[in-house]
Amino acid sequence: MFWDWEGRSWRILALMSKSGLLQGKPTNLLVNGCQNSAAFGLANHRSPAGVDVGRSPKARRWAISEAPMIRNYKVLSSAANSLFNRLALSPFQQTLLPLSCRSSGSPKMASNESIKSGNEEQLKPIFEQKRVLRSNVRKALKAMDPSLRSHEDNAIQSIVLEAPWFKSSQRLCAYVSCSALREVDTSRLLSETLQHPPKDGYPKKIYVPRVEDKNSHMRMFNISRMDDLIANSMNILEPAPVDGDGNQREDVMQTKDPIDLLLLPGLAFDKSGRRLGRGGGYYDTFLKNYQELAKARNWKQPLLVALSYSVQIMDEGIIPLTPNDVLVDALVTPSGVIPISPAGLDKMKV
Ligand SMILES: Nc1nc2c(c(=O)[nH]1)N(C=O)[C@@H](CNc1ccc(C(=O)N[C@@H](CCC(=O)O)C(=O)O)cc1)CN2
Ligand SMILES: Nc1ncnc2c1ncn2[C@@H]1O[C@H](COP(=O)(O)OP(=O)(O)OP(=O)(O)O)[C@@H](O)[C@H]1O
Repeated sequence: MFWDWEGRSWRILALMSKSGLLQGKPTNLLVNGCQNSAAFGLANHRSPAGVDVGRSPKARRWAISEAPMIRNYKVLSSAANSLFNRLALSPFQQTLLPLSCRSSGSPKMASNESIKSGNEEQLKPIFEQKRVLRSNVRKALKAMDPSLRSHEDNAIQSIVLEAPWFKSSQRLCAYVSCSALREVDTSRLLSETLQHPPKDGYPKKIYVPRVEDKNSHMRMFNISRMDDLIANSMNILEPAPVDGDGNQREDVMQTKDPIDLLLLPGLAFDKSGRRLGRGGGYYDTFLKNYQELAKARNWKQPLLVALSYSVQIMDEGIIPLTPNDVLVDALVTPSGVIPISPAGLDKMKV
């Protein structure tokens, strides 16, 4: 099957082009997600012709030069309202958009140069958009009715616990949810998995995060019971590097066997696999390192599954993408699993 992570963005661009919303004159691009995703999508995956272009800066430059739509066509800001209508964004979804992407006011955009160079300074406007989106999602989470939250927590955890891809996983990384951060609850998931190892098989090995420093560095340590966890300065439960018997805990980066599943937290997600974290870069850094390790050892890459409340699922193009962002393979929502990548589709087919 031909797979293009960003195909949908291209389709949106094509749709806008057809509907006369795209003009030949450069101006601020309203749906910057389309631009970013197209550029990074091309840089990371494929050209519009479907050729795998790889990830090098040279490939990125080539991919962008192969994409005249990115260079020549920009959405005129006067078309904003019409565009949002056509993309069928609800007023609520519009409020989740960074200010610079809303239909009123003048859209502020990072230039194509910043996307091409991947320069942190140049990417500032995109990080600013991430910051605004985080703040809006936090507000939406805060406004969530507690009984709805509890219903969604249960639904998501039940879906995971009953899923064949979860049942069959042998070694997994999961986050320890923090209620103050209004994260999808993982306490039942973790405690049931630790308490009830399958009678007919091996118990799963579970690794959970521990923040090492403020430089986006976290490790994943093996735990065997919930009592292994103690609250850190951010009030998130995490394991000490040494267990109660004074033994060093196993670090997932040092195990001889691969993990097959990673359950990820986040603030916002979309159906093309984008994930907006809390801005520390901890997960993106960890994922990059683990994926490199798996590649070097010829291991199968773990399935990346994010857990998401309904209000955290954004329309495509809303979550800005920066070069280090790692896309997820699937989402688990209260209404079910959304497989995204070929690996997700393959593992989660019903
Ligand atoms: N449960 C859980 N554990 C985790 C993460 C996570 O997102 N969830 N992490 C994932 O990285 C790492 C820790 N990173 C964190 C980053 C920010 C905040 C936090 O409290 N953020 C506040 C805003 C703080 C501010 O902006 O000053 C917030 O999001 O409301 C917590 C943990 C490792 N462990
Ligand atoms: N693989 C990486 N290597 C180095 N720095 C990184 C990496 N991934 C992210 N960062 C840096 O971390 C910071 C936060 O990035 P970003 O806003 O994308 O984080 P996030 O995706 O919200 O957080 P998280 O990854 O913890 O969920 C940025 O300065 C970014 O450049």
